[in-house]
Amino acid sequence: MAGVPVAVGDSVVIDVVGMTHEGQGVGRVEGYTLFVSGAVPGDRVQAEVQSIGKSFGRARLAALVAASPDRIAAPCEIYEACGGCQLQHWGYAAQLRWKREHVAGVLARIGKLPVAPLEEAAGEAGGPGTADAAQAGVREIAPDAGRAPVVVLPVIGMDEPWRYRNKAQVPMAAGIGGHGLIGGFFEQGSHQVVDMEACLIQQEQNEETVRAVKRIARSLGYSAYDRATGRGLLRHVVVRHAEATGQRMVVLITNGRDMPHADELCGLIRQDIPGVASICQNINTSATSQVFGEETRVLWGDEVIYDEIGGITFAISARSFFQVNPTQTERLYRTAVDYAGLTGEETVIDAYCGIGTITLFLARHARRVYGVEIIPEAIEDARRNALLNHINNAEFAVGPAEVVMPQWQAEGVAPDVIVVDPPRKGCDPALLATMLELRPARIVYVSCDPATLARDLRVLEDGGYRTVEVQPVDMFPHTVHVECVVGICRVDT
Ligand SMILES: C[S@@+](CC[C@H](N)C(=O)[O-])C[C@H]1O[C@@H](n2cnc3c(N)ncnc32)[C@H](O)[C@@H]1O
Repeated sequence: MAGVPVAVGDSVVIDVVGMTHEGQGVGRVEGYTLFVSGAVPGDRVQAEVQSIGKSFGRARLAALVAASPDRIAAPCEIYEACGGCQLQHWGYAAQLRWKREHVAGVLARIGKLPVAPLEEAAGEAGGPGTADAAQAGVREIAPDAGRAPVVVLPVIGMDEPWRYRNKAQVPMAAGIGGHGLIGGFFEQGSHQVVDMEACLIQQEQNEETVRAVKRIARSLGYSAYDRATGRGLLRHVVVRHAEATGQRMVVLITNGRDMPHADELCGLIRQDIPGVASICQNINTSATSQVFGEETRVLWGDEVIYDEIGGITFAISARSFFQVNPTQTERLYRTAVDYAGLTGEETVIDAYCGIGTITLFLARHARRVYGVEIIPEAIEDARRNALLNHINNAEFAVGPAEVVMPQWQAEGVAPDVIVVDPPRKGCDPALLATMLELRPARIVYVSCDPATLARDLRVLEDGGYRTVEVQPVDMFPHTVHVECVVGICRVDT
């Protein structure tokens, strides 16, 4: 390709100077950018060019010439094959530093926001990897913050960043030669299932439950669903572990309503899995890669399990969203409540509220809170959770937030604060438009995708709001994902 200094198949020695949002090392050859999978900043590598484009190419790490001081041996045996983690070969402190730089870079590039130099932000908080960062970093979000640069605080990391996930979602497939049943993870960049016995970011209870369910399913002769033919029974096994109560839930996602040997299945699960409180079947006959179908039925036990965060008890049903890292969730929610700046007099809307987790945290500090969420079972859980915790100033609605919010507006609901916690794709444009019409004094944005966050912040900034402070929280150590809580205030008073 004209103007590109390398060709496919070339071998080049490069210094790795950055990391992409997908976890590939970034290096340059005569100013031309190469993404090198498996490389980390600080490495000098011999890279074999695999593809080239006009502005960047991709390369394979052929040999490590000199290792970065932050490079470590990934502790997980299946790390190379598995698509679940991307950063296990990089020291945790370096991961946290990169996550903050990544967030700051995306806010500047996509959101066109002025971001305070990292040294200034570092001075605001306790430093990466410390829980103190939450306390030290949260400052008053006031309208007179004006157009000061956005402060992106150091990431709140975990003291022990392993075994944190309370939910495992395991795709099932036929074993070698199309026989038997395996379940594990999708190979990087494919839908090929690799059998898995252990995963270091899962809580041990989940590992144990998945192993037992696979063993039982094999003993009952269950077949695996085959995406190509649309035949076979078991699509996914989803298990949850509630850390505070020890309860476990097993959900078998099947390609049809028939659940052969259901009584025997439940008997064996109850016998082999301690703490199991709920066994459900979810039916998904769609040809999509979506995990859950619309219909869930209880095979044995309760339809929910119970967990606790920050002294509030939550009922969680099979399809409901519940944050996967309980230790970090409490830090995330406390930051969101701090940024809301409540005095007890405010009306608050929590959009994309799930089972009412943030809503109920907010309710303890507000006059009235409204939560909206699209999954009906999640709202059933949210209402149950309000009752369970004797919280009577919370009201919930089912539906798309972008539809329900204008209805509330028409009914005269006038929020002082709006909290949003959308899925990866960010807020619906109609929702952002309604938020700008409602003109709350503060907005708190909880985001799991810095790029869509930055896009939405630009809309809010153009509509009279200022992004004041961003607190990244490491909900997903050893992966490229990073969660952010953002304090935003209205400036066009
Ligand atoms: C990232 S989760 C946050 C849930 C909750 N705040 C929590 O921390 O547990 C996003 C939630 O938005 C819901 N959701 C997705 N699209 C939605 C929409 N258009 N309107 C309302 N809720 C939606 C999902 O079902 C999910 O529960």
